Amino acid sequence: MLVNRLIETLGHEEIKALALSLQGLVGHHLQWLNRIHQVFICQQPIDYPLARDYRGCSFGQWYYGVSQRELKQAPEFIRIGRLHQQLHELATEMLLQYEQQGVVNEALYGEFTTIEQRFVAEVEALAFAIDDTTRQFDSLTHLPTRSLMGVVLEKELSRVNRRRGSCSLVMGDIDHFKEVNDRYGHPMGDRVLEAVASYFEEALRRYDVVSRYGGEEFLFSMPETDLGAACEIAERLREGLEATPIPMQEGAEVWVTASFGVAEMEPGKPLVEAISRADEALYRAKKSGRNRVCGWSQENRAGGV
Ligand SMILES: Nc1nc2c(ncn2[C@@H]2O[C@H](COP(=O)(O)OP(=O)(O)OP(=O)(O)O)[C@@H](O)[C@H]2O)c(=O)[nH]1
Repeated sequence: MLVNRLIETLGHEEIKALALSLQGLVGHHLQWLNRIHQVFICQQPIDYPLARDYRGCSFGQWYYGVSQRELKQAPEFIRIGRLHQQLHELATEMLLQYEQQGVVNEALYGEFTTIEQRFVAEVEALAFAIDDTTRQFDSLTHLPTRSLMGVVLEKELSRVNRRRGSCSLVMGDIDHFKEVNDRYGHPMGDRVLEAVASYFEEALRRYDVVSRYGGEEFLFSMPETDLGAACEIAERLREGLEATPIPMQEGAEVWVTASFGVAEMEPGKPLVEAISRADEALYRAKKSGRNRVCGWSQENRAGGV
C-alpha cells in the first residue's frame, strides 16, 4: 500500500507534513474554483491564465515541486495530477465558450463539476489514508501501536490455527526505567525509549514485528518461531541492548537493560492467553533479578521461578 511504502521511505514526520499540505491545498483549490464560477455568476473579468496555468496554481506549484520519487511514481499521485490538469483544461474551455456564446453548455459544465469532485475526493482520500495510517504508529518511537499490533497478531494466530506453522510472542520491558526518568528527566527518558525502539527494530529479523505495547513495554511478534528459538532471539536482543550505549546530553551515555517474557501461540487458544503468558514469563524474569529472558512454562503458571 502506498502509505506504508511512503512511511518507509519518507519517515513519519515528513509524511504527516504531506497529509497537512494536501488538506490545505484542497482548500486553496476550492478558492480557485470559486473564482472560475464568479466569472459566470458575478460577471467577473475572464482570467485565462488563472484557468489555463495548472502548474502555476498553488496545487500545481506543490504537485510539480514534489521531489520524492516514491510519491511521484505512485499511481494515486499520477491520477491526481491528471485530474488536476484536466480540470484546468475544462475551465479554460468553459471560459472560451462563455466568451464566444455568452453561456456554458450543460454537458461541459457537468464534466467540469464531475472532475472537480473526483479530484477533491482523490486528494482527500490520500490525505485521510496517510492520517489514518500514521495514527496507528506511536508518535514517540514510530513503532506500531498496541491496537495495530493486535491486528498483526490476530492474522498470525489465524495462520497458527490453520496449522500453518508457529508464532511466538515476546514481551520486553526496560528495567528500572523510572530511575532513568528520575535521574535524567522525562525528556531524556523519552530519548532512551526512542533509542531502545530503534535498537529493537534494527536488531530484529525482517519478518518480526516490534510494537510499543505500553509506557516502557514492547511486544514482539516472531512468526515461524517456536518457544525455544524465540527465547534465543530474545536473549540476543537482551545482550545487544545491554551492550548498546545510548547518547545523552553533552556527550554523556547511558546503558539500559530489559527483561523479556516469551510464550508461543497455541492453536485454538485466544490471543489474550498468549499475551498473558508472555506477561507472566516477563514477571518471572523481573522477579528473578531482571535483565534476563524467561520462557513461559507450566511451572510459570504454578508461580515457580
Ligand atoms: N520518559 C517517559 N517515561 C515513561 C513513558 N511511559 C512510561 N514512562 C515511565 O516508565 C516508568 C515505569 O516505571 P515502573 O513501572 O515503576 O517500572 P520500572 O522503573 O521500569 O521498573 P521495573 O519494570 O520493575 O524494572 C515510570 O516512571 C513512567 O513514568 C514515556 O512515554 N516517556
